[in-house]
Amino acid sequence: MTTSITNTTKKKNKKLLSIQSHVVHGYVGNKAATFPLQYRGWDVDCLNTVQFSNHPGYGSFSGFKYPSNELTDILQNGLLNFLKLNYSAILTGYYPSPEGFLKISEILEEQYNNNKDNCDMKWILDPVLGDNGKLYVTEGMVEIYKKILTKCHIFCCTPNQFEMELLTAGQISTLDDLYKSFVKFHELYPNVKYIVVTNCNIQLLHKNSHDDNIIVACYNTITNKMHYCETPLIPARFSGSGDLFTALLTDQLLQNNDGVMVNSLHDAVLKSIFLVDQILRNTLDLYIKDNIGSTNNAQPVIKDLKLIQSRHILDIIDPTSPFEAIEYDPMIYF
Ligand SMILES: Nc1ncnc2c1ncn2[C@@H]1O[C@H](COP(=O)(O)OP(=O)(O)O)[C@@H](O)[C@H]1O
Ligand SMILES: Cc1ncc(COP(=O)(O)O)c(C=O)c1O
Repeated sequence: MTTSITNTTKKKNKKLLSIQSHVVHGYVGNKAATFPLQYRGWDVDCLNTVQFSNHPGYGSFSGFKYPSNELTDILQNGLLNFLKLNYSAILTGYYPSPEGFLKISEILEEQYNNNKDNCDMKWILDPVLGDNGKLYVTEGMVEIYKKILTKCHIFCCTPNQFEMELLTAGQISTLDDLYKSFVKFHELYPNVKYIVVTNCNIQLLHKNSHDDNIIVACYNTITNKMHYCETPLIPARFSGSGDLFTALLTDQLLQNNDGVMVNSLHDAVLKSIFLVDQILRNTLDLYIKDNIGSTNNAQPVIKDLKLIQSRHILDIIDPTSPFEAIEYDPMIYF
């Protein structure tokens, strides 16, 4: 009897705080993360950093940024001091003000240090800075992310190729560059446990790789190993795919919240890639049906993910990914 009570109390709720943007219409930031996580059994608390009518990718939007002092007040006084919430996971994404995000990071790090013994709070940090060589935040944000990654205990960091290049001050053109960027990242930010580069456009010269493939790679700082995976490029551009990927990766890494990881890092990455791939394909199919006769664009820009219409995909709890993770051997490829 005592054992069963102990086991029950030990098993933590899947309770997550997601600090990201909010759009009234569409699915990016918190709107891309919340439904998939809730659907997969997570209790999700959202702290919205901005409220926009729609994703800026539309070309125009209305809305506002929440004042930083209000956001830190909600986190520190409301959620942590008053409600005394013990989150098992924290997800952070788009944040509009560098100073505000620094303050948020200090609160989260303090929470981590105060509860080290009985709290297994895992921080998944998506360093939203830009894409394809273009920053979409102020330049000061790059330095703030570097500071935060140096000081804070991060469970998993998910930059895209451009963000990885900014954070490690180097260019990534080959698989070896990618490996070296992980090694450098680990040297610069030793408190980050796992790193996943979500979308890399590099040529794999060592085999008959398809030009149009996306490379996703991960680095486990416990084993010092990099794995990479090729996924076929779907002929469309999507908004919110990165936010969806990070949310599903969080779920795959922390599904079982007894502090034990169910999947290895590369398995969690493979399963997340598979789910995202299926949701993006479903979104594209529905977009084509909706726009039949009115579009002949070979690579449409799809502004809103069809997340609700993809819930049958979110039902797949333990997917068998058709993709393969290859362990990179720095002695073979150079
Ligand atoms: N056009 C696409 N074809 C196939 N997969 C895609 C495509 N766009 C995004 N993805 C998937 O979404 C994930 C996140 O990619 P992306 O949205 O580019 O990330 P980020 O927002 O971090 O730049 C990728 O790892 C990939 O699995
Ligand atoms: C408000 C907001 N949220 C989220 C994102 C991230 O979107 P994506 O996943 O398409 O890169 C952006 C990027 O432009 C943004 O401006």
